[in-house]
Amino acid sequence: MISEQEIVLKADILSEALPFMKRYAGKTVVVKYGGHAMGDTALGARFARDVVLLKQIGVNVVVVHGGGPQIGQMLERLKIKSSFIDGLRVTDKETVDIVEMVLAGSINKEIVGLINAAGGRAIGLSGKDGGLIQAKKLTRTKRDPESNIEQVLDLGFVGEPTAVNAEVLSLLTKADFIPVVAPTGLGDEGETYNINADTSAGAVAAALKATRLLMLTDIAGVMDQDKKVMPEITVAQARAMIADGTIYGGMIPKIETCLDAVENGVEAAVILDGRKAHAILVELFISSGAGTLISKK
Ligand SMILES: Nc1ncnc2c1ncn2[C@@H]1O[C@H](COP(=O)(O)OP(=O)(O)O)[C@@H](O)[C@H]1O
Ligand SMILES: CC(=O)N[C@@H](CCC(=O)OP(=O)(O)O)C(=O)O
Repeated sequence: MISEQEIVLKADILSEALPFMKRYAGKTVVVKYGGHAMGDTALGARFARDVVLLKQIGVNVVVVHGGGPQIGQMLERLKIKSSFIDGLRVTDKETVDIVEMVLAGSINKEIVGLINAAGGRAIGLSGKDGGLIQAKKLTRTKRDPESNIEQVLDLGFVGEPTAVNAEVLSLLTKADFIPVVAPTGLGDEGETYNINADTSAGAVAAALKATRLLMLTDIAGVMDQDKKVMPEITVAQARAMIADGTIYGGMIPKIETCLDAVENGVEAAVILDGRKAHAILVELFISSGAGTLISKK
């Protein structure tokens, strides 16, 4: 039996959340569901319920997922060695086949299954379906500190988005489906590109001019020098924190994606811990929010 105290608490939360629910109804929210945020099936089921609730409130929700750790496990099982340059997986032909199998196959279908089991209408797509994410080979260069000569680094089938076919997503959202996108891209010759999931989510959010890009990861938000989570950071602060090393590693491309997204028509991006209970709902519907908000200021 639910106690009177709990009813009062729930009513308080609901009355706080209602204005926010009205604000986001009819708006687009892109959720990047990172491999580290996925956890076990119970966590996945809770994520799925939150996504379905968003849709029921009238939010046009689009999920773009990752799966880096899961790709790593599969490559290990198959005894295929993998390495990273600047946080990007060097992807030869053999590896890109596994990447596509894991991302567009098992992970995509697991998320679609969980959302549908929670009462939603999810449709799984990879960036190749409907030409959703068109891509080209990513070129990276690095200056050799000794010779000062710029070297071209070959990352194989790692791609960068050149265009996003937003119409595919708009059609599905209008028909009340929840698109679930695997971050693989389609090259000019029909080849598959492995695209970082943050980058893909940013490109999708920008193409849809989303109100929010929520980056679900395994850390509470962006931390300052004293390891305190910052509720908000400006574009200038983020650039300074990258320059002085407070933001490093995998957080750099994540922040860069958020900065690009807000420069390209996304109202704000948020980095938050996707393993926390109802992280998405708390961020959108409770005034204190969750994680770190990045907006164009
Ligand atoms: N200033 C910072 N605040 C928070 N995390 C940071 C910061 N700088 C670097 N990081 C690192 O970035 C990681 C998140 O990036 P990453 O592991 O690539 O996420 P994901 O796999 O979810 O895309 C954190 O776990 C943390 O180790
Ligand atoms: C080029 C590149 O590195 N692609 C990533 C794609 C998956 C991803 O980004 O997943 P997370 O968000 O879970 O890290 C990879 O192969 O791991």
